[in-house]
Amino acid sequence: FSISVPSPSNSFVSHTRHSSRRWYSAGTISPFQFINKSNHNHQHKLKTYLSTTVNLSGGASSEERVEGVARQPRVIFVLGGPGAGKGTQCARIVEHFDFIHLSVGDLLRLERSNPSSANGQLIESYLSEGKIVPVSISLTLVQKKMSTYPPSTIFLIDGFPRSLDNLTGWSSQMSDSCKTLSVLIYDCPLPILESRILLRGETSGRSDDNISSLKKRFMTFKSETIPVVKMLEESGVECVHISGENTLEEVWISTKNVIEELLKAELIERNELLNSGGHLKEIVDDDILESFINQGLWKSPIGEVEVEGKRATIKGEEGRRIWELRDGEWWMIHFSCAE
Ligand SMILES: Nc1ncnc2c1ncn2[C@@H]1O[C@H](COP(=O)(O)OP(=O)(O)O)[C@@H](O)[C@H]1O
Ligand SMILES: O=c1ccn([C@@H]2O[C@H](COP(=O)(O)OP(=O)(O)O)[C@@H](O)[C@H]2O)c(=O)[nH]1
Repeated sequence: FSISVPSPSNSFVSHTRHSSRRWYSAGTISPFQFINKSNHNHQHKLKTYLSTTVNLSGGASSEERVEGVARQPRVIFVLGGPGAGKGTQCARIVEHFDFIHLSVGDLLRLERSNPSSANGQLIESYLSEGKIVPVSISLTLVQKKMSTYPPSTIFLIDGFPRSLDNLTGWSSQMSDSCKTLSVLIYDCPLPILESRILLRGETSGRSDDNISSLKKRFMTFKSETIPVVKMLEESGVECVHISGENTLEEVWISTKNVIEELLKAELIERNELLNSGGHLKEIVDDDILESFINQGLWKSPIGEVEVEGKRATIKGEEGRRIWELRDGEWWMIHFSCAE
């Protein structure tokens, strides 16, 4: 099988290409400063311009590299044993970042409870036996759900791929049309998983949150999901292990840091495409922007990237760009020259 492997420039752990850059952790974004010393006469017009929004991926542009990246769904797979905290952390992620959470287990449970589904009984038998439902069923549900969102969405796909069948199914049907950003794996010792699931079972109403189904789910996790994680790692997909055994808040801090690094890599890629293609110039026919471009301000190397939720700032030696994540898409909303 083959898997869509992010290129080094997308890979947030691979620092080789960006080794000369300085990385900063998330911080508060200070108020915008629209001061351009070399362009005082343009200042008023510049301010007016800056209050508008530039959609970098829109416009009748011939720059397909930018367009292609912008319009492709991106996925982050989320794995871990039953009770590792996948669903809990995904819920936190979507509170802070503009992603869509798709729990494949939830999609299967919903399908099972649909009286008109031909697969309801089959799904129930797989769930209570702790086995993995054939990918033809689970992937159809995932595809159907994904198609209801804009093509540029970033999806958190929770609980998938958890078997070789899942992985080959995804790889053959989805890897050309989706970009895999990363795989998050929540590691947690079995005794902790067991106590969490039994506690969850008191209120979840799930037919598999009991000790007998749980033992089978653990077996499946060891024999099918862990080998899939190894395959993903060996194939070069960015896999990030996060310790899931700490408190919810501690796990969230690690998760947030990982997501922020991922988003930084996304932003750097956008800026690199922008710089290399002169894309902005094509989209916004504006003399001030043109003078910025002619001065080479857009080509300054990226010195700092700060991400805070849906907002991010990229600072170079000569300027700053403020980006916003909307519907999974980065929009550059402001720019300024360095003072
Ligand atoms: N870090 C944590 N510490 C303690 N309990 C947790 C933690 N993360 C999740 N839980 C609880 O453990 C149970 C399983 O978490 P959940 O996110 O549903 O796991 P998963 O989706 O991986 O099966 C839930 O009842 C949840 O509230
Ligand atoms: O891609 C998937 C995801 C889930 N499941 C089934 O759904 C169950 C519950 O998965 P979920 O991710 O909801 O919960 P977890 O067991 O990780 O807590 C699993 O044991 C499997 O039987 C499946 O077959 N394929």
